[in-house]
Order: sequence, then structure tokens, then C-alpha cells
Amino acid sequence: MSRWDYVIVGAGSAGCVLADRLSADGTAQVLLIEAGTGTPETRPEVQVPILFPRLFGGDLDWNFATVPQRGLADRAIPIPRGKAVGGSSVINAQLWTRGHRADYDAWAETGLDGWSHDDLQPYFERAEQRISLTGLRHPLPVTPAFVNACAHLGYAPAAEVQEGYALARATHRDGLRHSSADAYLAPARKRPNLTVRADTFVRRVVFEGTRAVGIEVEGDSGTETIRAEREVILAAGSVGSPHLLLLSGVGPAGELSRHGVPLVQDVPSVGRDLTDHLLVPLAFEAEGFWSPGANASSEQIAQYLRDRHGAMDSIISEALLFLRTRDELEAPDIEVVHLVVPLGEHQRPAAHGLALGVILLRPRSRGTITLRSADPHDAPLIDPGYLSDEAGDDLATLVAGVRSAQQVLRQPEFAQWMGKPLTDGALSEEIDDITAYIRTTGGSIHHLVSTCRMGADEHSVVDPNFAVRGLTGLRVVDASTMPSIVRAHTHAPVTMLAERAADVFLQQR
Ligand SMILES: Cc1cc2nc3c(=O)[nH]c(=O)nc-3n(C[C@H](O)[C@H](O)[C@H](O)COP(=O)(O)OP(=O)(O)OC[C@H]3O[C@@H](n4cnc5c(N)ncnc54)[C@H](O)[C@@H]3O)c2cc1C
Repeated sequence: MSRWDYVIVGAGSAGCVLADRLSADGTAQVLLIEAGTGTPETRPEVQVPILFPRLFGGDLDWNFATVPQRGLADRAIPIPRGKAVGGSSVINAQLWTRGHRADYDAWAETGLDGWSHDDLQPYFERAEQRISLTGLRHPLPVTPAFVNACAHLGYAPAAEVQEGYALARATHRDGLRHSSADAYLAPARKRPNLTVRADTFVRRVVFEGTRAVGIEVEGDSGTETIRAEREVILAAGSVGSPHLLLLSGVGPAGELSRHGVPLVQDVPSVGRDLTDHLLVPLAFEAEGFWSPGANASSEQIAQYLRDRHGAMDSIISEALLFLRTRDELEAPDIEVVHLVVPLGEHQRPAAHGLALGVILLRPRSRGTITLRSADPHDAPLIDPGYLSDEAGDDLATLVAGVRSAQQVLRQPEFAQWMGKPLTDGALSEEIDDITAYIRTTGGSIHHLVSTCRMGADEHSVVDPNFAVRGLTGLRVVDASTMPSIVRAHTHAPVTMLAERAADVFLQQR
């Protein structure tokens, strides 16, 4: 029988980093378990940058949805999550953003010593030596028009500090997606002390008293228990990790007892503090340009894979604008992302178009992940509680953000590329119209975090060493452990977090 020191659950953005770093010196036996396929890179939709929306709802996506959101006209919002070796980095939009200094300094101010912006930069730098980053090789003409419109409105180019406008940086190598599996696992896979088991669904963590000793999995040969001599590390993501803790008896005692799950440890905040970035798409028909990839045929895709040339290397989000809706703020509270495809659900769908996505960067609303049932195959209830903050600050900030984006849309050099709005009200300046527009079109930009929140306080789920409070042998490292949401797309921050966790684990061996 095999003997494993570390058993890592989930081969996503965090899990791939951990598997590589913990196996690097050859002394520990590392097993990385993943529910999804081990060979996602065989799909053109994974490789060709522009095609990622075609992956939503397919077999590389867990295909979750929220419970109906009162703040969003009672709509259930789709929540895609990657299900493959590489995790969400296999289906994501490939943007790489580090976040703002204020995000990390705020973590340090809560008592997380060593987690300030300056402390964390070396971990971003380490990640950027592994993940290949490139600028846009063929931006559409509408993209410099967006940048010029921002400049004319007085915004500055973003440089050291993430504020103002910038062209996108993409996780690409040679015109193809560069996932965490490509960056971290591919070079490590030949090590004899690292085993990757794909197509293996984890049901729960197994305990002896309060010590985690392994996991129960379903694979080709049925259900089995895999022991971990040193540690079980959950890296199953912001939905998967709290779900596994709850299924294993670690969570709010009342909730577990309602579902008949035997209690191992009462940790009331498991699944609490769910935070996500809400995006409102102001979308328009295209005027004088074609959205790349919209109707790409299999011949065109094969051609791109051969020569890697042309607009199919677009990641749809070609430029970003980080802005403050009030001068007195210490950092941006809104991001406007310039999309060269009219993503989102609209009254009049169109293949070719553009959109400005208005993103609420520091939402006050909080939500939950809770058990639907004790069956591991029943997806948990996901309730991000969008726009549920009592004071209504989130809605007020988004209204101001929409107005700022409308100013960009009205700049003549940008407006010349826009046709009719795809949903009525996109250009209305009336507060009631904007509010209705936000409620009927807002959706997730897929940055769910903090459901197993790390903190120096005793109410957090994991301590600053990523250990689950009250238990031994169990850590959580992924987007779920983020102390609070950052002003960034979350792949880079999660990769940084995992780089730092690997350091902590290696120091504590
Ligand atoms: C559609 C989409 C677009 C996005 N776009 C961007 C972007 O452009 N830029 C950006 O920075 N961020 C983006 N993000 C967010 C970013 O990709 C995620 O925050 C990040 O990948 C999360 O990493 P993670 O390690 O926490 O989880 P994941 O990468 O999701 O990894 C979790 C892994 O655990 C596995 N798993 C879960 N449960 C089990 C189980 N029971 N048994 C076995 N395995 C299990 C999953 O299959 C998955 O592989 C996007 C996300 C999505 C979904």
C-alpha cells in the first residue's frame, strides 16, 4: 500500500502550487487528488484563449448556481468552477492582476503579521517566474479607443499602484492558455515522490478524534480511504473546501446536526463570510468590428492552433480601469473592464459587440455556503447575498460606478464602435433606471472568497498557518482562505497565497 505524507485535495490554482513546492526536494511523498479530468489541455477550448466561454456548463465546469438573489431580482446566478487538473485556471478568463497595496495592508492591520503588501510581493514575483504572462498581441482597434477615452476623462495610466487604466496581462505562453497545471505540475510530474490522481471524487476528510488522518474517495474501483501521515490539505476552492469541511463534521454544530452529520469540531464560521465581485455589463452591438471567436469554425480554430496568430488570442477583457467613486477613498472601489465580446444575459443577444463590465471591488455584502444535504454529490447552497448590506452602500457604489462607465461610453472615440444597447437602460442616467438595470443584469465575475477565512482572530476558520482551528493534521489553502476580498481578479492572489503556504509548511516540517 502507498504511503503519503501530504494528501492535497483539488488540483486548482492553489493545489498545483502546493503539489510542486511540497514535492520539490524529494523528501515527502505527495498525493494530489482531483475530481475532474487529468487531460483538459486536449480541448481546443481550453488552449485557444478566446474560446473559454464555450467551457461554461460543460464537463470541465462544476456548473453551480446561487440560490435566488433577492438583491438581483430573485435571479439564480451561474457560478462556474473549473473541474480538471488545473482547476479554475483551466476555464478562467486568463487575466493576471496582483491587487492594490491597501488590500494586503488591511490584512496585516487585522493582526496577520507578515501579510502586508510589501511582505507578499516576493511571493507574487516567485509565481510570475512560473506562470507565463504576456500582453495582448493583437488588441482590437476598439481597445486603444477605450484607453484614449479613459485618458481624455483625466484618468492616469496604472503603474506601480493599481489605479487608473491599463491593458490586460494574460496567463499565456506562445499564444495559448498557461494554466497552473502547465506552470507548476507539468515540470514536477516526473518526480517519483509526486502522484496525481485525476477523476477521483473526494467525499470527506477522515478523523481519529480531532486529528485528520486521511480522506474518503470515490474512484474507478469504488470507495476507499487514503491515509495521510502528515497532513490533509484542502485546496478544493471557495465552494469545494467549505463543503468538504461541512460533510466531514467541521462547521456550525446546529447546521451539521440538522443534516445528521456527526460533529467533529464546532467551527461556526465555516462557509460564512462568502464574498464575491458583482459585475454589471453595459453591453452594445458592435459598430464596425467583429468580436473575435464569436462564430469561429473548427477550421479557423485548427488554423489558430497551428500558427497562433490572430485575434483569437484575445482574452475578451482587453483593458481595465480602476477608479474611486469618491475622492476621499484610499483606493479604487470600482473596476471597469473593457470586453470585446458582449458577455452576459441580455434582452437582445448579439454575437458581435462590446461591453463595459462595472465591478464592485470591495463589497460589504456577505453570504454563505451551507449544506443542501449530507450527500457529497448534492451541491451546497451558495448564497453570496449580493447587494444585501443593510446600509445599501454596495448598490450606491455600483450606481456611481455605472455612471463613471457611462462617461467612458460617451467619449466619441469609443462611442464610434458602439451600436444599440443590448438591454434597455444601459445609458440611462436616472437613478431608478440604473438601479433596475443593476438588479436585472448583475452577475458574478467568479471571484468567490473567504468561506474558510484565515485570520488572527478566534472566529476565523484557519489560523495564519492555514491550520483549521481546533484540529490537527488539516489545513486549507485556496481562495476560501483569503482573509478578505482583494481589488483584483483572484487567480494571482490565490497563487501568491499558495506560494506563501508552501513556505510555511516547509518551515514547519
Ligand atoms: C469562469 C471563471 C473566470 C475567471 N476569470 C478569472 C480571471 O480572468 N483572472 C483571475 O485572476 N481570476 C479569474 N477567475 C478566478 C480564479 O480563477 C479563481 O479564483 C482561482 O482559480 C481559484 O483557485 P482555487 O485554487 O481556490 O480553486 P480552483 O482553481 O477552482 O481549484 C479547486 C479544485 O478542486 C477540485 N475539487 C473540488 N471539490 C473536489 C472534490 N470533492 N474532490 C476532488 N476534487 C475537488 C476542483 O475540481 C478544482 O480542480 C475566474 C474564475 C472562473 C470560474
